[in-house]
Amino acid sequence: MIVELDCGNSFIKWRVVDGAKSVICSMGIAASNEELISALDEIGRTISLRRGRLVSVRSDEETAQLRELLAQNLGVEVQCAQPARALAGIRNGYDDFSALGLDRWLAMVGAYSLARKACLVLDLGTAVTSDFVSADGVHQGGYICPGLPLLRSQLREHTRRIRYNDAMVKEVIKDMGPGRATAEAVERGCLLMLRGFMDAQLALATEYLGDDFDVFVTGGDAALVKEMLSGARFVPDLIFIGLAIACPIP
Ligand SMILES: Nc1ncnc2c1ncn2[C@@H]1O[C@H](COP(=O)(O)OP(=O)(O)O)[C@@H](O)[C@H]1O
Ligand SMILES: CC(C)(COP(=O)(O)O)[C@@H](O)C(=O)NCCC(=O)O
Ligand SMILES: [K+]
Repeated sequence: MIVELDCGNSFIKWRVVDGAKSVICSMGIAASNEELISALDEIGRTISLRRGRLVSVRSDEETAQLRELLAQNLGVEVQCAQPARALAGIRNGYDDFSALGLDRWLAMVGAYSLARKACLVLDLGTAVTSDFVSADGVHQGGYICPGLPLLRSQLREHTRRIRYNDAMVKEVIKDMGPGRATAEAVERGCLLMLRGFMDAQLALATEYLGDDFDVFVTGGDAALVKEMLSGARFVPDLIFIGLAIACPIP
């Protein structure tokens, strides 16, 4: 079995897959290294875990520490995705290819492998990113803006009276009318910003990619824009698809 890890800035998304059959045996989201090790340790009691692949946007030190923990506690050797100028028919569009977030790169690799045509790739996590890939696989670049967790935390951090219970978040965005309480005003306001950003990306995609492109959406907050992006492909495991291409395990 292969352990797959996508280490974002807030959460580690993990899966255990049967490499030969491409079947997902188990999956989850961990808020810390300890939580991850404990979840995998539980699985390791019944299933043999030996190898793995990992993509991280965390510091090199944090990533090395996690690798070490996996090797010491579970005996799992993980291979880390590395920056590349080109992979699987896609060309990295950054002037310095190593500066492009590896999660963005692998999401693009995953999207282009599925579409084989121009794509707009949107990832809604701690940050929100968009990336534009032309029909011939050339990355045109992209945009980065704060995601919902950052938008709301910035408001709380820099104001005195924006305070509310996190448990209310899901409930208050069922309606998007003008807020009549702080939680409603903030959560709906931030979500509208995010949706406005999505609209802008669609317009830019038409400008840079022409009329025929696929839209891929991934990340923990993807569901929040599902209604407005009717033709888009919602692929929660897009980064894992790219990761398997970047780190093949024989
Ligand atoms: N089961 C879940 N556990 C944690 N966060 C989740 C879950 N489902 C959705 N989310 C949302 O996902 C967002 C984080 O997205 P994610 O793609 O994991 O970020 P990152 O890759 O930056 O760590 C949070 O804003 C959170 O509200
Ligand atoms: C933009 C990101 C912070 C997104 O991270 P995430 O929201 O997935 O945690 C990450 O891709 C990153 O650190 N990128 C490096 C900067 C760049 O891509 O230009
Ligand atoms: K992201």
